[in-house]
Amino acid sequence: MDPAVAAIAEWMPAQRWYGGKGHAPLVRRIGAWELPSSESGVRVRSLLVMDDATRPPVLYQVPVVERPAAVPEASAHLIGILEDGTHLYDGPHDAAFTDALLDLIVHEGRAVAAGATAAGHYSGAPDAARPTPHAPATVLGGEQSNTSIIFRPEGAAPVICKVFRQLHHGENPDVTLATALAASGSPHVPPSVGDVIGEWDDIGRADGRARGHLAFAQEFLPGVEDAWRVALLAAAGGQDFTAEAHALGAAVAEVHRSLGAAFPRETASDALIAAIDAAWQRRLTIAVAEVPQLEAHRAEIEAYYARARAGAWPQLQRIHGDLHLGQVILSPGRGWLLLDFEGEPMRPMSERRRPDLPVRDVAGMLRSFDYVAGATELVHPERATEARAWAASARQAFIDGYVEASGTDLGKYRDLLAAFELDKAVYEAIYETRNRPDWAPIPLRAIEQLLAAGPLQASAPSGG
Ligand SMILES: Nc1ncnc2c1ncn2[C@@H]1O[C@H](COP(=O)(O)OP(=O)(O)O)[C@@H](O)[C@H]1O
Ligand SMILES: O=P(O)(O)O[C@H]1O[C@H](CO)[C@@H](O[C@H]2O[C@H](CO)[C@@H](O)[C@H](O)[C@H]2O)[C@H](O)[C@H]1O
Repeated sequence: MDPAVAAIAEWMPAQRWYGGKGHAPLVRRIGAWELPSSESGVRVRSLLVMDDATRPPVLYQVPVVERPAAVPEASAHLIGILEDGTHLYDGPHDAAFTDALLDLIVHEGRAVAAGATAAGHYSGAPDAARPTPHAPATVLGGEQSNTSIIFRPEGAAPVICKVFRQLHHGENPDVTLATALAASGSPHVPPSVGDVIGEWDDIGRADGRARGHLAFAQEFLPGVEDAWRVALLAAAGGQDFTAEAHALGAAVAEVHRSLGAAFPRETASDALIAAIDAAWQRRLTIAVAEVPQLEAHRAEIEAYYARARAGAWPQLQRIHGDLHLGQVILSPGRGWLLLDFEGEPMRPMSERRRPDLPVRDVAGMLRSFDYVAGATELVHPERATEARAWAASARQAFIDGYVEASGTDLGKYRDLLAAFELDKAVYEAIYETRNRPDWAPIPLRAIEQLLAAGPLQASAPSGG
C-alpha cells in the first residue's frame, strides 16, 4: 500500500472539499503520477483515491508534495509524517506542486504512471503572453468545493487554476462551457488559459479506463469580489442594486444565447420532461427524508411540479447550471462575468452535462437575491423589511434585464420558473442542513413564501 494513502485518509475529513461529511473515509489508491520537481529530494505527486465510505463511492484528486524534512512555516498544510520521516504536504500550498502544475498546462506536459496519466493543454489566445514558470502562487480562501490556486506570473495576466477535487469520467462542463464561450468571443467569461485531462483505471467502464478533467486555468481578475459579498454589503447599507441586477440579467441572457449557438439544442420531448420531473421528485424525496419539516409541504410542492409539467416548455440547451451570486463577478472595466460552469455539486455529473432549461439559471439567481435578504435577516432581524424590499427590487430588475436582452417571454414559462425556484430551494434545504444548519431557515422560509404566493404570483415577471 502507498504509505501516503493512510495519512491522506486521516486528513481528508477536515477538508472543505471532502464530500463525505459525517463518514470516516475508506480510501484506496486508484492511481498516482509524479510531476517534475526542481528541488532535489522533493517529490511532487498526485494521488487519485477512491472513497468507498459513501454511496456511490467518490474519486478524489489529492496532489501532495513529499519532503525529506519539515518546513516549519508550512506546518498548517502538513498532511502527515510517514514512517520513514517523509513529510507530506498539501500540494496546492507548496511551490513545488504549483510550479509543476503551471508548467504542465503552459508547456503541454504529460505525466504517465501505473494506473493514471495527466496531460496539460494550453488554450490561451495566440496574442496573450504565456505565464512564466515559478510564478508566485496562493490558494484562494473561502468555502469552495474545489481548490483554486492564483498565480501571479511576471509579464503575463494573473491566472486562477482550479484543481477539481471530485473526479468524473467525461468532460467537466466548467472547462468545456467556459472555453467554448471564451472562444466565441463572449465578454462574460474570463479568457481560458488551459486545462489538464487525466485518464485512470476504472473497472466499471467497458475499456477499463476513465477520462476526465483534472484542472482548469483561466485569467484571474484581481481585486474583484464575488457578487454575493457585494450584494450583502449593498443590502446592509440600503444601497440600490437594481442597475447591477438588470445588467446581470442581460449578461445571463447573452451567455444563454452564446451557449445555445455553441452546443446542440434539444426539443422538450415527453421523455425529457419526464426525466426533469423525476429529478425534481428525487430531490424532494431526499429533502423530506433529511429535512422533516418539508413533509408538510410535500403535496403542495408536487402540485407545482405537476402544473409545470403540463405547461409550456422551451427548447433545452446548455446552461450554467448552478447560478448564484457567488458565481458571478462585476468587473469595473468588463461588466458581469460568470464563473464555475460545473453545475450543482450534489447533482450527478451525467445530468449536469445534458442540455437543460435556461429558466433553471434564472431561478437560481432569483433564489440568490432572496438569500441576501435571508442572510441579512439572520444577523439583523430588525432589518428584515428593508432587506426583503431590497431583494424584491433586485429580483424584478434581474428578470427585466433578462427578458429585455433575451426576448424570452418569461410570463409564458411562469409555472416552470416557479417549479425551478421551488426545486432550487428544496436543493438548498438539503445543502444547508448538511453544510450550514444555521442557514436552513433561509430556504425553508422561501419554500413557505413561494407556496403561499400561489402559482400565478410565484416569481411573476412584470413584463415580456
Ligand atoms: N477568473 C476569476 N477572477 C476573479 N475571481 C475569481 C475567478 N474565478 C474564481 N474567482 C473567485 O473564486 C471563487 C470560487 O470560484 P469557483 O469557480 O466558484 O470555485 P468552486 O467550484 O470551488 O466553487 C469565486 O466566487 C470568485 O470569487
Ligand atoms: O459554490 P458552489 O458550487 O460550491 O455552490 C454550493 O454552495 C453555495 C454556498 O456557497 C450554495 O449557494 C447557496 O448559498 C449562497 C450564499 O452563500 C447563495 O448565494 C445561493 O443562492 C444559495 O443557493 C449552492 O447552492 C451550492 O450548490
